[in-house]
Amino acid sequence: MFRTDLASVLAAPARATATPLGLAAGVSVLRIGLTLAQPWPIALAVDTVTSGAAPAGLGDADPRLVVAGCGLALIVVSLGAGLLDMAGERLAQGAAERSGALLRQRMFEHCLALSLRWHDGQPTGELVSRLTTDVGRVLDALVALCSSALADVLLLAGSLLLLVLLDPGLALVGLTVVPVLAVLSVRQRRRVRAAHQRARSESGRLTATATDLLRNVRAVQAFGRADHASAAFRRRNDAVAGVEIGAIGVESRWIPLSEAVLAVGTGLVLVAGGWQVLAGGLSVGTLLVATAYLRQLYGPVRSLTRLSGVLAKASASASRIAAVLDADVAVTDRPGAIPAAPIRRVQLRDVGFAYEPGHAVLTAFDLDLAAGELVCLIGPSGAGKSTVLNLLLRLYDPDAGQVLIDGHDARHLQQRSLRERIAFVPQDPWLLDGTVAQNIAFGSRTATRAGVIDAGRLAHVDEFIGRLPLGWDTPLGEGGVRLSGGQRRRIALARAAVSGASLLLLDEPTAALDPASADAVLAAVVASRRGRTALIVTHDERVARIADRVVDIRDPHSALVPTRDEHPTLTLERR
Ligand SMILES: Nc1ncnc2c1ncn2[C@@H]1O[C@H](COP(=O)(O)OP(=O)(O)OP(=O)(O)O)[C@@H](O)[C@H]1O
Repeated sequence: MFRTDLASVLAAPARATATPLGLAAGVSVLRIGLTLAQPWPIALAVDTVTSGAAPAGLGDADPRLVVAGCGLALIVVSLGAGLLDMAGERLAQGAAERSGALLRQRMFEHCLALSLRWHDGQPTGELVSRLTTDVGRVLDALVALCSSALADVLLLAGSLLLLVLLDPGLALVGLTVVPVLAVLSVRQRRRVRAAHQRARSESGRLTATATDLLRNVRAVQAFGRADHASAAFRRRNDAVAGVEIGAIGVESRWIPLSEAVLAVGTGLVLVAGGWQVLAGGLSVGTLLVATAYLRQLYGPVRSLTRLSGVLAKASASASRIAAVLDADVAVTDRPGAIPAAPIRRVQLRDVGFAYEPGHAVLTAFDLDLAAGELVCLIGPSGAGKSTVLNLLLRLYDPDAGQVLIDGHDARHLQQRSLRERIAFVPQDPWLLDGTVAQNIAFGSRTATRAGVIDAGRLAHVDEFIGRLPLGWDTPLGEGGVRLSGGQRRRIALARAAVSGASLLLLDEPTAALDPASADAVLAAVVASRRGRTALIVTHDERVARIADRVVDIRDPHSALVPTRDEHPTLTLERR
């Protein structure tokens, strides 16, 4: 299951970077050739020195020259192996980074497409942790697989072959410990994977807590609850440290255990080989080469068991990534969905909706907006007014009934085109960490600088723009922290004004504004409406006064018409 996750998570990015990954693997193969040749100059030199003459194949060459040649060959072979090692590592790391970028991009785009129902149950920090740390762990596995796994397997096979050719008896003695190591390694991998799954979950919770507390640092400071926040963070932090230390313990136990098993193998070969040398059946040089190959054999065995630990960690992370990528709750276009035309009439027919099963927010709800009509939706707090806007934006689909846009079920319209036809001003204006102009331009893909400034004037942004240090180009900070609530709202209104959308949805446009600013904003709403169909959610009587019709969410069939007399108090009459 977990190995499947790792393979499926890595498949697409690895395919996209197949060329450099393949090159890295090729370079590793060349390196292995040189590594396997490394013991021979030593053996030749030792046999030349101990016999006092050049080996048979070299005739009566000067033994000193033979030893010098062996030294030079050792330098060249080692240097070549080192350079190839470096090249292979760079190729593999570079390809892994590119694969990681692709994987992060894919995950991020998938997150953007997932329905708000899914996001509602997903702490942002947890997602960020999956996008960063978990992707990093998977990349470690990719690097390890490309730069060392193939090389290790080849080195293992090459050393084994040469060892068998050199002395089958010694090879057999040395290999007796390998099955023991294999059994221990499988058990170890299971433990590492379980320990790292616990560690990653705990770490994701820590990131979620930190994100939540830092995002709300104003509330923490304003209520003097730094100690509470610090304690909440400490609990998570201590939990992460605890499980990470546990995971390190699980991993570290492996080192002495595997070394002890390998030492038994080397000791056995030394004893068996030493006895053969003493009996005159083996040269010292051959024993040296045999022990060198045995070390080379154990090197990849060690590194492959380490790789199995890296893969175990990566598969714990891959299952967390796969949980995001496999989430199939995106609000997607249906097959045959058509583009939305400019919106005129909007209806909610018999709509039922609940964010959580069993807690209905809307039941058999009807609403009808005629073309060009401005309707105000009123009702008590928590009655579901903003939810109606969410359904019109198709941020959620209704559980029952239909949202009809000019007679078409919204589910049969292409999502992107539908949202481009709607200008939405939310209760919390959702400003991005950009300039004033960039935030207004966010309302339209085709906004020009002049269009942005016109929209800003319409929404009375120009009244305070002169006080900002860089005017329209003043950066607003994350969430628009450098502006007042009323200023943020006016920028959000300008965003709606710059949009060419044909349906205007406004959620509490005058909340947090003083009466004069509220009147200015209402004038902006009326001006920016330009015959567009509009739905405004409000508790504010002044807003209701600019409406053609007022609908109480508790009794949507009762059409209330605001009186437009000179009285300061709004009265609503049944039509
Ligand atoms: N994402 C969500 N997940 C679960 N419940 C939600 C979610 N959003 C809103 N609700 C619940 O749905 C109900 C309706 O919320 P909604 O925001 O539509 O009310 P509202 O009429 O706009 O309220 P207000 O006037 O206070 O803005 C509330 O009980 C609220 O707690």
